[in-house]
Amino acid sequence: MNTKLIDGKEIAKKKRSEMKSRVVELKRLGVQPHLAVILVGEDPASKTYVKNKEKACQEIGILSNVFHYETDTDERTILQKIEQLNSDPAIHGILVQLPLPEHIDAKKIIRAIDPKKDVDGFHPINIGKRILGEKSFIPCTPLGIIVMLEEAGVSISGKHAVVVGRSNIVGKPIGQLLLDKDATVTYCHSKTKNLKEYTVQADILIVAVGKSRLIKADDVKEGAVVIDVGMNRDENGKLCGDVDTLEVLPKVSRITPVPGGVGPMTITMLLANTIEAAKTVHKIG
Ligand SMILES: Nc1nc2c(c(=O)[nH]1)N[C@@H](CN(C=O)c1ccc(C(=O)N[C@@H](CCC(=O)O)C(=O)O)cc1)CN2
Ligand SMILES: [Mg+2]
Repeated sequence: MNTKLIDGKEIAKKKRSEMKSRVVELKRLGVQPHLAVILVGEDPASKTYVKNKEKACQEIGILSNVFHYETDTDERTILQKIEQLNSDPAIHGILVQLPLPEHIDAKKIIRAIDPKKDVDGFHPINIGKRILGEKSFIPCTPLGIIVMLEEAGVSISGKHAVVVGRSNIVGKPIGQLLLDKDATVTYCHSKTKNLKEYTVQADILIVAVGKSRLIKADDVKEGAVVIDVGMNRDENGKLCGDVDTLEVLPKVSRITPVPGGVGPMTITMLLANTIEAAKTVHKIG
């Protein structure tokens, strides 16, 4: 692999191996982390992610249960299941795979999850706590990006980080996390005029917009660190990111590939959050 590429698969492997040992220790203390996953519908990508989550849990010794509901299941049924999982002391983490079918209000569903079991970090209580700098669950993709930057030895303090994208799952939280690490953060989005004017200033450029190869060589600063969160299909059906990696590579100092960059870290951080949930409830430091 090109030395400029930040290998998400390798970092994920290392982190998962560390977590496996932590789970062994927890089991010795009589605690086995346990994740419940709710999947509604037949979206092929969601089914794959859920299967991969189950497999990842199994690999490191976390228990997992998947509750798979038909597409036309009503909201009440899902809310009742969440209530039941909230009150089950054996369950440490609950996640609802997104996106949900249109007739289900995702906001309502996420708010129903006990914030102490919200291992996706999507509940408003966890978002609020994070903004206040209090201990909280951090959404898995942004948390994975921070871990990748640390593992790649990228210093954040004092750097200009430019975040392209403002979703609640990636854009907003990653900007906040970088700010907490003393970066100067600029947010750009679909209404930003002359995007390039901002991206060329970035020491650390995070792109999470869902537009195939939007960022080209002339959009980045020489020596920048580029984190590509995009997962798109190009005109040939090939998986690609929001950054034109081949074009940008000679100019940047480090860059995450797609696939094999940020993606594998998302599920890895879900495992970390589930372990943390179990440790917190059992008061293990
Ligand atoms: N409840 C949640 N729903 C969704 C989340 C989430 O964190 N919580 N994130 C995404 C989907 N997702 C996990 O759920 C996810 C996406 C991508 C990957 C990944 O490993 N991608 C690979 C490529 C996979 C491929 O070949 O298609 C990569 O980038 O290398 C893992 C997890 C939305 N929903
Ligand atoms: Mg251009």
